[in-house]
Amino acid sequence: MLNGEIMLGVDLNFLHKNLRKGNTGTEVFLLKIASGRVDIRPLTLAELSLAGAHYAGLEQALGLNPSGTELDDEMLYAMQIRHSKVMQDPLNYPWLTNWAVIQREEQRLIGFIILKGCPNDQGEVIVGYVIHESHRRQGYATEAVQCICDWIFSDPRALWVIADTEKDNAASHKVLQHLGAQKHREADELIWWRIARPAAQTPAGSLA
Ligand SMILES: CC(=O)SCCNC(=O)CCNC(=O)[C@H](O)C(C)(C)COP(=O)(O)OP(=O)(O)OC[C@H]1O[C@@H](n2cnc3c(N)ncnc32)[C@H](O)[C@@H]1OP(=O)(O)O
Repeated sequence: MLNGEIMLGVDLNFLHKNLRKGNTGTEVFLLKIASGRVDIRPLTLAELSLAGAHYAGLEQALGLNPSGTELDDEMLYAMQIRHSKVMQDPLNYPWLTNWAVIQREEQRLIGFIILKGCPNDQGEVIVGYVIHESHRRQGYATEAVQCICDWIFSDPRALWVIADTEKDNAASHKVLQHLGAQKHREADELIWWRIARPAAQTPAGSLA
């Protein structure tokens, strides 16, 4: 079990055991993390396809209320890219997919967190995030990204969460600052932020 209010639909040891047994992102998998007002859950391969082809169908498949939202081209592209990454490495799908951010009380899909791979040699995991306009400025990104950071740092290989933002994305900078991120690197238009693994976080769900 992870820290604080976080609850797993299945615990991490169960997840890793099942991943080792060969269950893949093509199957329904009940990993869900709850925190505060949101649940987050990684989209399976089938759900990534549905997100691109028929968003209302995805909401229905997840058992959620319809939002009338349409994904923009950037998010549709992100769904395609994540789909191809999961196809290449289905056993690691939670690290490669978009995670749905669900407002629990409303039972509504309000955004996504994008995970871009397993921890690399430096222990870095790259994340992105988007919250639908209807739910912005209510602390949901901060809450959801904190939740995914807790999940990421429950893997002992993960030392840093990395996020790159455009320099003029003030809302994203605020989210990262709320989470204790430090500026790590800058280029003309981008800033790379990183969040360090909390010293107190007890690793859980090790593959070892
Ligand atoms: C690493 C990356 O993924 S970078 C790309 C991030 N994603 C995007 O830019 C996609 C479009 N934008 C969004 O989806 C949303 O605006 C997000 C994800 C950036 C933020 O989502 P939200 O749920 O609104 O964030 P949350 O409410 O947790 O915090 C936003 C903070 O930014 C502040 N904020 C929001 N808009 C602005 C703005 N235009 N200027 C200054 N501050 C702003 C809010 O007041 C809040 O700060 P506060 O808590 O101190 O009041």
